[in-house]
Amino acid sequence: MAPTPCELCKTTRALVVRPKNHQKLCKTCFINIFETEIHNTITANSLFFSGERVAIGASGGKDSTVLASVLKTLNKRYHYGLNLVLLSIDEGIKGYRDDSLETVKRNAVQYDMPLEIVGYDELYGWTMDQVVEQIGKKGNCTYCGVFRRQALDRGAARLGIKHVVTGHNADDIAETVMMNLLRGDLPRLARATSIVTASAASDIKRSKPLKYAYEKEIVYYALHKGLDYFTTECIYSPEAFRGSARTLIKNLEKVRPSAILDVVRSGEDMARLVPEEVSGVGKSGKDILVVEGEAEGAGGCGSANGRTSGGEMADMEKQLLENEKSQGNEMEITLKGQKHDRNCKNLNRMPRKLPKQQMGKCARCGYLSSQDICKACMLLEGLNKNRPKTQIQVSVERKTVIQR
Ligand SMILES: Nc1ncnc2c1ncn2[C@@H]1O[C@H](COP(=O)(O)OP(=O)(O)OP(=O)(O)O)[C@@H](O)[C@H]1O
Repeated sequence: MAPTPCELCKTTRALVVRPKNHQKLCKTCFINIFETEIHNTITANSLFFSGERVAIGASGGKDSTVLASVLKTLNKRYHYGLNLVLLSIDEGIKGYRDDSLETVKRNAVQYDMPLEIVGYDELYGWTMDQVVEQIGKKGNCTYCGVFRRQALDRGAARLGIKHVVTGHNADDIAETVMMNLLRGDLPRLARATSIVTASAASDIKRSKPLKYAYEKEIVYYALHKGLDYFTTECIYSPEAFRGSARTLIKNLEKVRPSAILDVVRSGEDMARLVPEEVSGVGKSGKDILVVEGEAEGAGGCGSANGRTSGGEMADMEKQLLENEKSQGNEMEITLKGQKHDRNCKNLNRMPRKLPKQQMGKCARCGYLSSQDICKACMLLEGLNKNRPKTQIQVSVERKTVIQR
């Protein structure tokens, strides 16, 4: 059978079938169209300004590695005038983050970008390995998510940078839309769909340039460009609910390739129906206020754990079994004034209003916070209570480190 020609250039042999629309493309046209779409997202949402210093949240995984590579290419091609820096958070997970950080160090050389690494142990006096040793796996993603959000802010502040970009992709957003729809949490759904997020607790904004990029296309891009990235998944168990939402989205994608983008777009449409004072999302739908301590727009730790690859029922059954096993690890963050019954049904029938947030300082660590005590300090309080007395000293020293 004659090779299929690329649907765009019509000359070279097609090597990639685009997951989102089944278009058959050659390698060069695929790379080109992928980059152009990210460029269109950046310009349509005016994500950057010339001369801006931007920190790329770099975990060494495929998403942030592709983000760094594409931003470097586009910055040069379209003269964005950005000053790009890699910012990595070392959560202190042996056999996972220590290895992925080696990849980021190589990326820093490959992309010729400065790299800043900020560790949980230095900021909080705890590594995630120690947290899990203390509390077990239940709720560990919540600790990690709250700590990481603040750590990225602190790392950026240390660099004098006011904009952090992350590698959250369309699949991540679709999962979060689905999770919040199933939870009946429209305000959080609205916040999760926004491409730019800002928090009253910080003057550092976040954005997601890969918001409309399919995870599979990100993997194809990384493979065809020969990018150096880390594939091992976090060793701590996934959140069961996110895993189930992920399985659902992947299965929908199999029967309807556009499902991922459709869910993202539906999420954006639903966000527009939620009053501003309830969602925190501004009129443009771009700028949003993140409730302090609320997990990143795309949700929780968002680790790749729980992802499925194949389309078979066996895969799904295996996934469901894993989700069932990890149910004990689930921990819901309930905001002040929100009531749930034992079956996790929200008892507040009326949409709650976001409490007005005012920037202040955490009385304990001195870092920017909209609460008297920041969320990270509240979590640390619980951890430190049960820590042997000789080690509590670290939390006192933390105040000195943070105020430096
Ligand atoms: N340890 C970290 N240091 C810096 N940024 C991080 C870190 N962990 C996550 N991020 C940022 O948050 C994004 C989403 O993280 P998530 O945990 O969902 O990983 P992921 O979807 O597997 O992404 P990746 O493939 O980049 O690891 C990442 O793409 C990255 O930009």
